[in-house]
Amino acid sequence: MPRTLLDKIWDEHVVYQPEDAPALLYIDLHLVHEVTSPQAFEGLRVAGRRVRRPDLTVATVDHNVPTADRHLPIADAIAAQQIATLRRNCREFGIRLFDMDSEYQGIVHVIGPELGLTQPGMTIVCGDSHTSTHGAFGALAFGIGTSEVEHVLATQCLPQRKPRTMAIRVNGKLPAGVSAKDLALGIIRTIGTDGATGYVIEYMGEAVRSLSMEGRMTLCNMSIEAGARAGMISPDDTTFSYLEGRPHAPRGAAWDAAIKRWQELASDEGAHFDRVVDIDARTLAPFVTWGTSPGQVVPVTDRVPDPAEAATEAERRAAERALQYMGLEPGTPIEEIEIDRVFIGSCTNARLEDLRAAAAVVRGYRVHPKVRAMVVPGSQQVKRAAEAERLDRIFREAGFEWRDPGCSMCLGMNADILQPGERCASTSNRNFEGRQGRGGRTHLVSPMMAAAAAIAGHFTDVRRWQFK
Ligand SMILES: CC(C)[C@H](C(=O)O)[C@@H](O)C(=O)O
Ligand code: SF4
Repeated sequence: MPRTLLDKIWDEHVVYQPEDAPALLYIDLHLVHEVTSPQAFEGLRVAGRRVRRPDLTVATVDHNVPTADRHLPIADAIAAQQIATLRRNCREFGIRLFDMDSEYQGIVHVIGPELGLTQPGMTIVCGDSHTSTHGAFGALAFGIGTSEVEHVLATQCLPQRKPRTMAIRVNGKLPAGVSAKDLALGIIRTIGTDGATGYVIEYMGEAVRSLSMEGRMTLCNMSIEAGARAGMISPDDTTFSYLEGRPHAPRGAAWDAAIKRWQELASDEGAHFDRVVDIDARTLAPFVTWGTSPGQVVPVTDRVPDPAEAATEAERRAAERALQYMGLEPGTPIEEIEIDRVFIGSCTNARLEDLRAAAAVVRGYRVHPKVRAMVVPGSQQVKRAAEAERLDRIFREAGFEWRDPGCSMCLGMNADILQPGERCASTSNRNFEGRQGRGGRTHLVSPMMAAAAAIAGHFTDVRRWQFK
């Protein structure tokens, strides 16, 4: 019987399938960060257990690390404690840690792929919802809770029910100025923030095949904002050439054998999906969220919608509340919305290609005098590579702050936060109330759109941008 990518990975990883109960899955890679691991390690300690496979477990500090003045002690007491605790736990349990001073430190979902730890066919978990990012490589990658983190640390296995499968087929090519981020937002706009609840999405079609690995990661990253358990893309030559030569990728004969194995992973012709959604890439535009959920989103050329026109009563109320929080009036053209801050960063959009795209827009311009803008590279490696291309110069000369890697203003667990009422064009993935600081107002956009907004001082359609 033809099988999907998910079927193939699943079948290879079931250790035990009891009747009428979740399967026990083997986990190939367990990524760990400072926020969701302390209680898990504490649980092991209390029970007198060891980590079953320290060699398959990798940790980094990302969520609450400072992105400037790293030589100074961390001012925030909780952040300082979580980081110190992770250090102690990694030492005690023999786990590799990419600490603040490591040349490989970065956001967990950025460093896994760039180190070649993330590979096709793997099961990958992390106590973090955006673990779906790694599915871009044709892995089954999903977020788990802290008690599950403990379970995986102790056993390298996890009980799981097999999710349903949804194929999202993106036909045609993305128009110029429309990025993987816009595709992700466009999909959420179409299916809703709970449209994929209970499903693993497999993205396919011409537009997806044409995406770089960076773009595929952006797309899979945001699967979770559509409610999905995971997002994945069958591996192909783009995947293989990204991985070749990475520090943890197989080498020599092992590489050739891996490619053979990985080539078998793609969903078979005629494999069954529980739901199929078709998207026409040619209809997509640069998107801007206007509300407090990623699904409250319109093309940059549209206006803030009128809640009175919402399809359901619940949507109307949600829209009214969102507009009140966001300080917006129905009918306002999106391009007339002025911003105070710009954040280019996060596991959605802080890889080299994202910074290149933003820098191409910024080159030769100055950040609007009313705007404070920052770039936070996803990892030390991204930062170094960007500096080697002198992208930092372009940003700095324009008036952007050039920071050290971490989650930063994506969720405001460190000092990088919005003040109440401040409005931010952000390349991150969540625009929930207070996400970037209490009372802060987040508009999700692509790196190009964030860069253009920084210069203009308001949202502007990057398709009309005068590149210098
Ligand atoms: C802190 C962590 C649990 C959280 C997540 O799981 O997603 C964070 O990464 C986020 O993006 O909100
Ligand atoms: S960058 Fe944002 S979304 Fe990604 S892991 Fe960090 S906090 Fe979560």
